[in-house]
Parts: sequence; C-alpha cells; structure tokens
Amino acid sequence: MADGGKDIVHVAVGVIWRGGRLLIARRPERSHQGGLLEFPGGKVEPDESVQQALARELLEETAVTVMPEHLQPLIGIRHDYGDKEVFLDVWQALESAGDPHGVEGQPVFWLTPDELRASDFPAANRPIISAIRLPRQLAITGDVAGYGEAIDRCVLGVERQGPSLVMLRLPSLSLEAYTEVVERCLQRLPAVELLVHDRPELVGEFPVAGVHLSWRRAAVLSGRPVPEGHWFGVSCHNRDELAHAAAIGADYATLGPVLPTRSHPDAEGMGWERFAELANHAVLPVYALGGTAPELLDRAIKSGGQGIAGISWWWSTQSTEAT
Ligand SMILES: Nc1nc2c([nH]c(=O)n2[C@@H]2O[C@H](COP(=O)(O)OP(=O)(O)OP(=O)(O)O)[C@@H](O)[C@H]2O)c(=O)[nH]1
Repeated sequence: MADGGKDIVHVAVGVIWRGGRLLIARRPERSHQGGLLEFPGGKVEPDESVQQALARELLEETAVTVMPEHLQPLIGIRHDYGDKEVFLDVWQALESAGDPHGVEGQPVFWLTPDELRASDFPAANRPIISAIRLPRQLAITGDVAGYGEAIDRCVLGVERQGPSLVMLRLPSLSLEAYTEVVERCLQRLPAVELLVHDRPELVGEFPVAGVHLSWRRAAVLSGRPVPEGHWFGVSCHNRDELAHAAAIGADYATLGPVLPTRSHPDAEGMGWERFAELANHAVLPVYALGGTAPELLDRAIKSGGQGIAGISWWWSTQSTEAT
C-alpha cells in the first residue's frame, strides 16, 4: 500500500479495536485539519516501514503498543487538501496493549463504528469509515427460477456461510416477485444487511441497508441515488469506472472479474496484480469479484481490497425447493 510519490506525505494510520470500539483522538487545534477527530498515526519516516511507523506513532502519541506483525491492511487513500497531499495508509489492529491516553495532551477516547460521523473527521477519512463498517465478504445471489427459490437459497446460504451483507441481484424476476423476495428476506434474515440491486427506489419503501448498481445504471448518475446512511455500491471493471463511482459518492465498489468465473470460464480475469494496482488507486473500499472464494480473502486484503464479493461460495446448489 506504500506510495512513492515525491510530494505526497505518506501517513501511517491506525484503526485500533478493543471490545467493539475504536481508538480516536482529537487533532491539536493548531495542526493540519486541527480540531477534527482522527485515527491515531503520523508520517512514515524514510527509514521505516509503514507498520514500524504506526507502532512508533501509537506509542509516542497514545502510549498504546501494537506488534507490527499483527497489523492488517484496511485501506489506502490519497487525498489532496490543496495545501497538502496525503496518502493515508490505514492498518487495523485487533490486539494492542497499554492504557491509552493523550501523551501530547490531546483528548483520546473510544467510539463504536456507529458513532463515527464523517463530518467530525478530515475529508479524507470518509472512505476509511466505510471500510471500517463494511464486512470483508459481500454475498451476491445467483440465478434462480422463481422467487421462492431465491428466498430459500438466501436463507440456506446465510445459515451455512453466515454472510452479514447480501446483495439481492435477481434480474430475471419481475418487480412484484423481486419485492416479495425483499420482504421475505427482511423478515427471515433480520441480522443481515440487504442490498437491493438496480432498484434504488425500493430503498425508501423497505428497511434495506442500501442499493448496488450495475455499471450501466451508475454511469448516467452524477450523485448518490440514496441518502447517506444507506450503502451505495457500484460494479466497476476499470480505473475510470472506479473514479466515477467515487465521484458520485459511492461507499464501495466491486471490481472484476479478477479470476475466470464458473459462469464465464473462458473470460480472462484481470489477475491480482492489476486488481491491486486499481484498488490501491481507488478512493473507496473495493471488493474483489470473479472467481473469488473465502480461501482468497487474505489475498484480496493483501492486494488492497476490502474483501471478496461473489456467488459460488455461499449460494448453495443443494436442497432447495424451486418454485
Ligand atoms: N494521523 C492521522 N492523520 C490524518 C487522518 N486523516 C487525515 O487526513 N490525516 C492527515 O494526515 C497528516 C498526518 O500528519 P500528522 O500531523 O498526524 O503526522 P505527524 O504526527 O508525523 O506530524 P507532524 O510532524 O506534522 O507533527 C495530516 O495532514 C492530517 O491532516 C487521520 O485519521 N489520522
């Protein structure tokens, strides 16, 4: 995730978890973006890795100790403030030690992900907050013969694989059948965040978590189709599409195909190297799509992705009663 651009300040940023809360500090009034909240961190010195820099900054600023080898990449964000261009290299720690306090006198406290408000942080932090709240796996529904099968398979897939975010992508269903699936899945899967696909108007009608748009639908937009507080995702395939998705306020994108898929075994994927290049330049969380599976989650994360999106690993092919 490191960046070598000569005018860009490389900043190591830490998302430190304890008991479902995150360590937050308030930036000193007279510093850059002063008075706003931040995830603790600071500049990477020329002779250190980003993990070493983060461990050093956390100790210097908050008296918290993290082991560099326990850090996991979360997201990398380039942002131009006009007076300063930064590359925020964000890593998370599930384990840390020490009793945090503001060594430099700054207030330090813990907040849950739901308590983070983008407007309290510098502008570059918005996608970091999305990356914190979004899960590592985005489950997408596969082909179905009817709405009954869609409901059964969703319930079964959630029971077996436990995804917490599910995209109801069912282009073969009529609007009536589709809304039946939405209603029934909301009832039967209360702990799952559901995304409707290509039907943003349903977000106002049902308590779903948000909408995911195909590239075709997103391409013609100039802003978000749903209010903040609902997820808005876009299917992307290249750098320009990722840039457009970010520009219209998307919270995340899928990017693919990374590898050949079951449905298109002959179509070549872009491969992990290209995925990493594009994901690391994007300014929003990016899921790897196409040929992915839970065994590849680590690979996706190490490549700068939010995680994996896909069908085959959760969409069960067994024991469903099609209607
Ligand atoms: N640590 C931290 N910096 C952030 C965040 N978001 C964000 O835009 N930044 C920006 O990244 C840069 C980090 O610089 P810093 O001032 O914390 O680093 P440092 O401790 O090495 O700075 P100094 O040597 O200027 O005192 C600042 O321009 C700051 O505005 C964030 O969440 N955490």
